[in-house]
Amino acid sequence: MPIKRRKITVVGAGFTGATTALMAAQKELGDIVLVDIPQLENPTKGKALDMLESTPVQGLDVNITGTSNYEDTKDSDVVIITAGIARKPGMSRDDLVNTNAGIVKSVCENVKATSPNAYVIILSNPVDAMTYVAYQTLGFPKNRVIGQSGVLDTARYCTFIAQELNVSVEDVRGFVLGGHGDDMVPLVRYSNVGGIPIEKLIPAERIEAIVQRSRVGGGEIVNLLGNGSAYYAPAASLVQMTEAILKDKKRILPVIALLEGEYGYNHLFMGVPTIIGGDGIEKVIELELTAEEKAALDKSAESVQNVIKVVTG
Ligand SMILES: NC(=O)c1ccc[n+]([C@@H]2O[C@H](COP(=O)([O-])OP(=O)(O)OC[C@H]3O[C@@H](n4cnc5c(N)ncnc54)[C@H](O)[C@@H]3O)[C@@H](O)[C@H]2O)c1
Ligand SMILES: O=C(O)C[C@H](O)C(=O)O
Repeated sequence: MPIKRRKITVVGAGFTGATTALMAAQKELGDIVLVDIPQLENPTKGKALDMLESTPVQGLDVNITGTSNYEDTKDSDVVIITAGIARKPGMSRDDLVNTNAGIVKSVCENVKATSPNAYVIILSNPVDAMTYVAYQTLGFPKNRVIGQSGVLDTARYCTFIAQELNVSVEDVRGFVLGGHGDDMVPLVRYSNVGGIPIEKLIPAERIEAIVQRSRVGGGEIVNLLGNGSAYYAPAASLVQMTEAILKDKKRILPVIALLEGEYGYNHLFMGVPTIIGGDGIEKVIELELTAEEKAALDKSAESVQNVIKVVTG
């Protein structure tokens, strides 16, 4: 059998979906199918064709197509779901729950029918609850249903640490646990720059300011943009997760996973450090937490649980 290119479907051809498609193509991760609603079929085809016409200039051997027909997405290896409405200034991500739950459910019914073996990455907000909706609708094993929040939240946190110290972003390591809300938990104790704990390099009150800015990092962009939310860093995060799966990289990345006892939570989707490789979420890594860290995580888990209750009734 000839070896075929991988197939990546991106559902939702808006700001994040289109940017994700282009960034994935730029890494030649596979052929890309961009999907949006039938009313937007022509603009979706137009965006895909415009991206495709950039490939000779960039030297990229990938195909990029736009559609509203899920038959065109058949047998995708990875499906990325960005469909849904985004918040505006003054809104919380949780305000999107009812509209986006309906959208994610209908998208997942189509994905289940056409790409039953896909690894599915969910971005639509409120993303912890939307990952739960996707898991319920798809009926796929838990390792194949993965929510995106921690890669982005960690990227923001690391950006601010690098800025603070005026050092390369490449040397900053850290991660953010918990739900994708304002009570997410950046883990200071496990953060370092070139192996040096940040607590040795940055005064405590500046670390606290960085933690706080990271927690509300999504809102900072929403307020600056005025009519939508972040999409460059979210798209880069989705592409890093997709690459980890398609290249079986076994990256340690914080993603939204189904917890069944880990960290003391059950039947809860929330951000935790994991190993991501060719079989999706291959392992949830459990870290020892201090009482203070666990209390912060409990608070975040409670917020996620409250949103999940809205969709479970
Ligand atoms: N989890 C995260 O870290 C994170 C980061 C960024 C954005 N988001 C969320 O991702 C979602 C998309 O954000 P955006 O900025 O790309 O929004 P956007 O409005 O630019 O794009 C959303 C697209 O989804 C499409 N869509 C709606 N219903 C659909 C359906 N049933 N099938 C296919 N497509 C459908 C819309 O037509 C639109 O083109 C929002 O809910 C936003 O809050 C989450
Ligand atoms: O903040 C938002 O509404 C979008 C996204 O969740 C983000 O963190 O940028």
